[in-house]
Amino acid sequence: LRLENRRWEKSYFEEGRDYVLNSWSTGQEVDLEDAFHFHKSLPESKRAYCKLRAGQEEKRIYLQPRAGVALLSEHIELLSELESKGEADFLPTTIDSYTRQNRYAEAARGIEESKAAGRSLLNGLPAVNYGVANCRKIIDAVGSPVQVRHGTPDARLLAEITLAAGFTDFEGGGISYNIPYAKDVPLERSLFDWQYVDRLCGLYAEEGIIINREMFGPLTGTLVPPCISHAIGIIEALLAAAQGVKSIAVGYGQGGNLYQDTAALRTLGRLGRDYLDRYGFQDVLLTTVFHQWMGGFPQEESRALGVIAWGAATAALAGVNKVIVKTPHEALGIPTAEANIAGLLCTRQLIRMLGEQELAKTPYLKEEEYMIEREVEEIISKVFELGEGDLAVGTVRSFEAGVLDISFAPSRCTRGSIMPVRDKDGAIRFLNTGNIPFSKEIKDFHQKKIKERADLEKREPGFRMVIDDIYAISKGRLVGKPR
Ligand SMILES: CC[C@H]1O[C@@H](n2cnc3c(N)ncnc32)[C@H](O)[C@@H]1O
Repeated sequence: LRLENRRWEKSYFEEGRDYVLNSWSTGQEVDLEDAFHFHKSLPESKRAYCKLRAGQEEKRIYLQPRAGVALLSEHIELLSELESKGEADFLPTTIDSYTRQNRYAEAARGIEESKAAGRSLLNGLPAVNYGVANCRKIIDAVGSPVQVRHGTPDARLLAEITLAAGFTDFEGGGISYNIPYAKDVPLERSLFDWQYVDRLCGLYAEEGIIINREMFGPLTGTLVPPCISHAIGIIEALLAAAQGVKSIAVGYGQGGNLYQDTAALRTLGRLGRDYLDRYGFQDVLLTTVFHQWMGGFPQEESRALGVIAWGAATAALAGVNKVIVKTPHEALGIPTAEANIAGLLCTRQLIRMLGEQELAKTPYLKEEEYMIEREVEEIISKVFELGEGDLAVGTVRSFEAGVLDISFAPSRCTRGSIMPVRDKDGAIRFLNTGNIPFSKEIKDFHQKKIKERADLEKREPGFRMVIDDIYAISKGRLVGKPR
């Protein structure tokens, strides 16, 4: 396996394709010429790229839920309701966990058991088992673009089948769908397999069919410093653009402090655009995505709607292209259609009511934006340096060295040397910067912010604070103050 950040020759892509299409029987249905033909028959209203581009020009904030159930007919009914009653602008198809681990035989059993039980026993749609023709029924049944959302380190077959079926948007990346989702998948492997996915999108783009690729910004969804999420999203964007992807969305998971989240969203758009342009990808559309709170949720639905409303308000005041909406069943499990619709309508209400307002550029906000931009620059330049100019190689070496690092991740690829904690305002800071070679200015900034909290709480900064922060939200707070 030779990992290199260079666009694959079509012949090189073809070499690995038979293996992928033969890894499950439904792979035989994939026919690119037929797929191109089907995509060209889709109206612009069903193409994610077209809708995203228009929304960016009109400064619209789109809403998208997560949703996926085992049986195809129920899944289609669910998406139709989310579109009609939930007013969703983009529709998802969340893929089940077996499929995410390429365990299609167990997914098949899940379908049978769900049929026997008369309800979904999988946490998403097993799209690989259904295959191209069946998945096309989803696209034909709804009026909005449909995006594949999952958590698959090796998504090659899933991409082949769902793209051929007419999905126009595909989430994930070689880092963001490995580190938070797998324990033992080598980074070289997942980066390589996602180059395949991106090169496939490049083949569609060469036909004038632009597939949007969304990078999974939230990562572990627990106290992720904005610079980490941004650096990884930008790296995945650059690797995707290198394979011919022409439409990219970079994401960020809500941290909870309004100023830091606003700074994160505004710098994400600027940095993403700046890096794509710097490396010659001026023709790639870049949009931003905000994920409502990804941490622990309160059980009671009314409190949960409060958390959802907070995420909606943040998105409205900060400005973003798309919001991934949570549901009041977040703490309970897979949401009902009604709960999913409630999350969407609650969010829509806030977005509409705050439509004329935005957060003023206060000195606090400016400082947050400055810090995030400096941190991202310092991290990414080091990644290129370690890769001797090759971003893919640099990414692997950076995780080995701890220059890129993600806390609380299941993956053995991370050193887990950094440690995040909130400051007195709830902004996420570095208690420990591990092996990230930040400048003294950056390190001092974080120490100062954390000391303010320690003094206020009359306790030493430390792991106890981190634990308190992790449990805070489900106890109805943001900062895990002692008591
Ligand atoms: C990234 C994790 C998020 O995806 C959500 N999620 C996972 N599977 C489904 C699903 N099948 N339907 C709706 N939401 C889902 C989950 O609640 C969590 O908020």
